[in-house]
Amino acid sequence: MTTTVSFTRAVKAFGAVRAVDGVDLEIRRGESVALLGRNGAGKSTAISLLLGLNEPDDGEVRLFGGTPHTAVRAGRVGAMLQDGRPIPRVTVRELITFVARTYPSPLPVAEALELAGLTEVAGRRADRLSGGQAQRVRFAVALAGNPELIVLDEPTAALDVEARRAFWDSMRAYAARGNTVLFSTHYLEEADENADRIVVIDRGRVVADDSGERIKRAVGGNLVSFDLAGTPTEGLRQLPGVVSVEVRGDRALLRSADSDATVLALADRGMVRGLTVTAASLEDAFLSLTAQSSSEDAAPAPAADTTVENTTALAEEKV
Ligand SMILES: Nc1ncnc2c1ncn2[C@@H]1O[C@H](COP(=O)(O)OP(=O)(O)OP(=O)(O)O)[C@@H](O)[C@H]1O
Repeated sequence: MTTTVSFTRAVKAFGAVRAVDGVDLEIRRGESVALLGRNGAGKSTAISLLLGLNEPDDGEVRLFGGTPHTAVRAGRVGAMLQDGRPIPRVTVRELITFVARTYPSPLPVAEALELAGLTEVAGRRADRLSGGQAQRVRFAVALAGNPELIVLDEPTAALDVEARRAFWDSMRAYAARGNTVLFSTHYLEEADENADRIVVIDRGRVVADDSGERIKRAVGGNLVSFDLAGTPTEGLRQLPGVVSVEVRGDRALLRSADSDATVLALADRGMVRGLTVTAASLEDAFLSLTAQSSSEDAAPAPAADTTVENTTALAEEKV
């Protein structure tokens, strides 16, 4: 597959703050990638390097194998940034038509309006729309040039649940045409639902880069619990996949990175009474990952058998 975006040991510092601190990242054509991180993690700075709005102090950022400037000038990249410019006093259709004319091979205007879900309000004045509709106008502006890559910095901030859902429907329709999407978000569920891959960024560094499912699993993704019925708990920690063991009353709770293997091993021992397997949320995984990266800098690394719950509690204070 063709590489669309590549960061190679990219660094961007603002004074003492290393906003992007040695990022390696590759995004292939057709992928939808979420950049997930807390406030100040470095997401917007990474996006500004990608769009050529900032130059890296060290390392390299390439788009379609060339410089970001070349790709942006050729209309290969569409962007929707946080500080959306005010929308002028023209109709939605006029605005998109005007923007489309500035690109070498734009989308037909009707198609851009349709993709962004604006067909019904195309004749309305663009500065008299609801917040959700205005956000769609910004999306249509980003799409107008028919870009191969679209970059969205927290695109659904301030949208209500319905507007958010409608926005992601539009985004997925655009991605389904074989285009590449990179978006940043604080919303873990959004990342899980709308991206093929999640890149977790913390303090300017990539701390995880995988599918939502695998990220959950890697931090001890599933919780396996069962009734002990008086059986001793020795050896549970050594079962395949088990990351931590907790006993509450007569119930054992095992955090497992491979719940299938754990359940099979428990079945071998006849420990299956009242057995349940529940998925850890991506939120647990995210908090755990960002806590690990903070503790590497600030404090001794947690012991190998530190429970996800403990690590999570540690992180919650910082998020
Ligand atoms: N122009 C700037 N001058 C000084 N510091 C900056 C500048 N831009 C960003 N920073 C700092 O760099 C770090 C990363 O900021 P960035 O905006 O990239 O984070 P973010 O992940 O996008 O955060 P948010 O989710 O709050 O938008 C922060 O500590 C921020 O204060």
